[in-house]
Amino acid sequence: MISVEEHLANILRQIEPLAPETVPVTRAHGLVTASDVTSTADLPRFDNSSMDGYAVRRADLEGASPENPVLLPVVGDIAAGDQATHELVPGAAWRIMTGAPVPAGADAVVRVEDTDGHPREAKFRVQPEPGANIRRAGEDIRAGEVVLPAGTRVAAPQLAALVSAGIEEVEVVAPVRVVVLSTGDELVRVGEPVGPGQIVDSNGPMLEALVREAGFFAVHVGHLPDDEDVTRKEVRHHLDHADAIITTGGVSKGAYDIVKAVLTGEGTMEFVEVAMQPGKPQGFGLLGKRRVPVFTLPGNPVSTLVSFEVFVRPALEKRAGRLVGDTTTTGLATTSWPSAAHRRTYTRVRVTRDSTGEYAVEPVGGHGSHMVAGLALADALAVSSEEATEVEAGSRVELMLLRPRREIDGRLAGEGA
Ligand SMILES: Nc1nc2c(c(=O)[nH]1)N[C@H]1C(S)=C(S)[C@@H](COP(=O)(O)OP(=O)(O)OC[C@H]3O[C@@H](n4cnc5c(N)ncnc54)[C@H](O)[C@@H]3O)O[C@H]1N2
Ligand code: MOO
Repeated sequence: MISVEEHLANILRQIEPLAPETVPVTRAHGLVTASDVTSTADLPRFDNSSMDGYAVRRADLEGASPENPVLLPVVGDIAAGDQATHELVPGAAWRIMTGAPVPAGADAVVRVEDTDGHPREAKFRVQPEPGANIRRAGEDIRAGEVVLPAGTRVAAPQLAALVSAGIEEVEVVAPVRVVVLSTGDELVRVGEPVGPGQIVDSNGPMLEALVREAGFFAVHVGHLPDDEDVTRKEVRHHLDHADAIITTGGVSKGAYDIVKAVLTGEGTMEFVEVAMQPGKPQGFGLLGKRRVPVFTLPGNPVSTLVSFEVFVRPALEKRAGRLVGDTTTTGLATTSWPSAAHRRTYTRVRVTRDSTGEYAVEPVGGHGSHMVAGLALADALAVSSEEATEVEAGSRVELMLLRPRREIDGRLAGEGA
């Protein structure tokens, strides 16, 4: 058996980020920039008002106060989006809206609240500071400056910056297109009748959801019978277009463990036993001339999930060019539970809070790796070490959260915990 670290390191050593690809800017969402992106425009693009009010020359409002307001004629309105060129002559004002271009000659904007708001001749109760309420062209970024450095994942704020900066296309690390293949004669697709000895393929939909939630693209989710020729042909077919393939089932010691039989000796494929519970039988390698990473995960649903979290997720993140750190947290065990000897153990736990407000955890949903209904009750996987044979009540355990923290905290707040 090899350790979890060894297997993960072996995978990550072989994983290369995908080649850069140029995509329309809105398609860059979720992807990582492959080169620096420079702004094509000054932002703001032009001097504009930050308030609804009046564009003025401040010299015209010398001495203006609530007691002695100064009256100026209002030449007209400038709304946001006004494309005309306006000029402010001395001794007058333009009524101006937030985001509207400041007319030439104006050196400040007075907020409507500091006037009587009249549309034709307004009384001004203040003399503004120079430049008051004017957002200057280029104060955010200048044309030619880097708006997003290479290696940045494009989330919502970055998308706003890119489109504002006039970017139409972005060079990104290509989107990771994942093929998911469940294997096993016992499986039927969702919605099909379930006959004697059959079960619904839950790994396919689960992996598709995991892939999608992690921001990758599940381009094909299929299932294969326990047939060597069919399996060989199907895997070959997907090697032409997939950026990663995940199979489940058929990798242990059964007479019908087809995946292992078909892929042994192909590419850099290695089948190993990893010192973990669940998830012991694992396979990984690069296959085909495109050197596609292929993960062959064990078929038990809990083993599949744990294998995805421990090996596949970090590998796909590297494939996507993302830089990510450890996202584990910790909790206090409220009870003791067994930990498999010589294997890192991932125990499904439910999260509550102890009296100090820290996460407190206890096993939930049983511990068989086939217990898919019980799996749905878990908030996290508690990780205990190879050396442990028991997690002691009161000890601190590492947690891999299976739900966003905010959802766990929201549920706990609702329960008054
Ligand atoms: N003699 C031994 N038998 C087994 C060993 C072993 O060391 N010696 N290891 C066990 C462990 S641990 C695991 S994990 C499983 C892994 O088995 P496979 O990856 O070969 O998977 P299958 O045999 O095809 O299926 C296992 C189990 O999971 C169910 N399954 C499979 N695919 C799906 C799916 N898409 N959706 C829902 N459920 C699925 C399948 O029906 C089996 O019950 O091997 C142990 N055996
Ligand atoms: O290691 Mo298997 O993955 O227990 O169920």
